[in-house]
Amino acid sequence: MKNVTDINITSKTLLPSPLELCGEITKSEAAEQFVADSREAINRIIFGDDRRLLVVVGPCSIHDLEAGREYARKLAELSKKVSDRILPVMRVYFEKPRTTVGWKGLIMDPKLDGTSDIPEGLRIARRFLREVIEMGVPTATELLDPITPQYIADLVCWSAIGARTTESQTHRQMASGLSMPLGFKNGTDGGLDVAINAIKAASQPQTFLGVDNEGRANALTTSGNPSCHIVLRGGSKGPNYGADDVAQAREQLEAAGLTPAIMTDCNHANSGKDPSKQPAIFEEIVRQSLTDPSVIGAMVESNLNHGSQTFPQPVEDLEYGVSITDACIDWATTEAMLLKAHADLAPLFS
Ligand SMILES: O=C[C@H](O)[C@H](O)COP(=O)(O)O
Ligand SMILES: C=C(OP(=O)(O)O)C(=O)O
Repeated sequence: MKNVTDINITSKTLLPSPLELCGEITKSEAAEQFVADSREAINRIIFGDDRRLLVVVGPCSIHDLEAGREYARKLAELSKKVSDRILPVMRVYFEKPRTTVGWKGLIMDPKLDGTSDIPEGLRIARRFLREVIEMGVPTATELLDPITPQYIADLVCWSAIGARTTESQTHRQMASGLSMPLGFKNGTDGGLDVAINAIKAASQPQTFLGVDNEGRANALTTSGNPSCHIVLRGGSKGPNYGADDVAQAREQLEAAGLTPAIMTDCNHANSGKDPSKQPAIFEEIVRQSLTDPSVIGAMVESNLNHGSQTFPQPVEDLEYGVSITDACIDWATTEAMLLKAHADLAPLFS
């Protein structure tokens, strides 16, 4: 008899349940309050009750915890100088969607060597998010695998659904049950409709299959997430950060009866993955936000040092503070950009 089951499964590793992992890596009441307050602050920006610019800024992916910590400490200091006009939220990205194949982030492969120790990846991610929160820096991440949120979402202040998954029903359903504000990227082709449809779907109640905090499969019913917005990231036909593109996005959101809240991504297809273009794109977003309240924020890919490095290669040969996924701007450029934006945003707060 031919075997018809699990033909392509080559190994299985039992994960700790979310309850076990969250019980092992607990959060303080102060951390819980910080997450709640940060989500509320982001919501106020999305709904136009706060004109500060929401800036999701940080590495394309976290692969070296020490470099991630150094980045978070720097952002905590900079935030103190700009927080009356800008709300910086750190990109703490542990799951990377790939166009074909490649390293899928620290949760999936924490040792960076293809051994895919996911239980350890989940522990590292949870501990690191807690550290960033304890430094007083709000956290942002992309949620990719629909089981991951049970392990880390209580330490995430804002999340993204990426361009490759915005059209996925699984991710829209997941988003409808998430507790934090969330941005849907436009499609990789630049199409806005997939993101607008995603916001509609995620804001509605949904019933779908998921796991509870004991790791058991459940049929989950959600109330819908009211705090979703679009993220313009450009597409295969070119960038979409210009005033005309933003006006078109605003019109489409309004026609769909959705809150016209737009964040623009300075990297990805808006920069053609050339990080040196990010400062000019960021300046344009700041300029737009002075006259257009629907421009709520920007995303910036930034690391301690400029560019990216070839990966895979032996971990000990990696250059400190340099991205192993998309190329980033360096810290000095990031700091200068945010301080300039702080000055440029003054008219909104006078
Ligand atoms: O943000 C990172 C990348 O743009 C995304 O993960 C896709 O990367 P890839 O096209 O190199 O696979
Ligand atoms: C993968 C990302 O972006 P996108 O989904 O826009 O490609 C990202 O922001 O890390």
